[in-house]
Amino acid sequence: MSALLEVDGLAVDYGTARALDGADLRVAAGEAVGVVGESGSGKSTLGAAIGRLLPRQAVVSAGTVRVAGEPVLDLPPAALRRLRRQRLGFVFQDPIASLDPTMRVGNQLKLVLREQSRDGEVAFHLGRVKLDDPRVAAAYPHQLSGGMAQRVAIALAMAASPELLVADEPTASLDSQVREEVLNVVFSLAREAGTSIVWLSHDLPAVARRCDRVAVMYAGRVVESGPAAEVLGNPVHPYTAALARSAPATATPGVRLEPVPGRPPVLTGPSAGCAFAPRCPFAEDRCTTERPEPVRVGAQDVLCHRAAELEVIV
Ligand SMILES: Nc1ncnc2c1ncn2[C@@H]1O[C@H](COP(=O)(O)OP(=O)(O)OP(=O)(O)O)[C@@H](O)[C@H]1O
Repeated sequence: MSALLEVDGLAVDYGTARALDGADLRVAAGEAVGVVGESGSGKSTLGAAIGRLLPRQAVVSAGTVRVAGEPVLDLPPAALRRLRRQRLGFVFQDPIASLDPTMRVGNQLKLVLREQSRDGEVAFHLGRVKLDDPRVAAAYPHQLSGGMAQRVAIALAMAASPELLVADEPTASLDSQVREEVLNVVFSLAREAGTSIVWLSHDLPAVARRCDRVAVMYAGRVVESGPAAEVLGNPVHPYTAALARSAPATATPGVRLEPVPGRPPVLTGPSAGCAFAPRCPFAEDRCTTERPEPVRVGAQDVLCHRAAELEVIV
């Protein structure tokens, strides 16, 4: 059976800056996949590309995105609108910005719900995200707290029971207690509805607790992916190993990852070899000249020339 989401060899440039350099991602129906990586590794660009929501200046220079087999990047406008409406939901970091400031919450929900837009339906969908106070439906977004606004954004994204929810750091601006509540709401709603999740995050401990699988991004590529427990507990790629060491389950949730000495590269075109090579303690000559292709090691797909040896060393 083919995956619900298939991203293959996706390359995206913003002018001279290369944000994605051949990213691959697979998400099966009903699965929650955490996409983790440092700032600038390309997570938001990957998330936006899934719904063809890239900014105007972004150029897709290679690769494909398929949702339920449909080629997202090549669909005509009407088919793209239908795909987004029927299959996809999005939540972003800034909930207030993702809501219409001029419309009451209840009316925004009615727009999404269309035919079934009775007040009872609105209350039902707000109740599902634990917003039971009837005043919420009558409120404007700026009258809500950050946590309440994010729940409204989640209610809007989940109202049409999407097959895939793309969540780009939706809890990053929330304090830790509210963050846990919002995480509980998203993951339990998705489980009930059978919705797959792509969770883009800096927060490795939270991803480890919630997601079935993890994809680790570095310089615009997914350098390791597989079952969450394997990738984080038994990493193969040296970058994943450094991340897992720096953000064990005991780390403070929400702490930004600063895992390895040095800085990630700013790419201006395809990386000639492995982009991690300058920071990698295991790099050898070919790592700087040959692009690694995915190899299967245990349950993981890994982009590393030395993956087979490092399984033992790391
Ligand atoms: N609109 C844009 N214009 C120009 N460059 C951009 C734009 N958006 C992203 N970039 C660049 O593309 C690269 C990938 O950025 P992206 O936001 O996808 O990464 P990220 O992993 O989501 O980072 P963060 O966690 O900080 O949001 C970075 O080098 C970034 O500077």
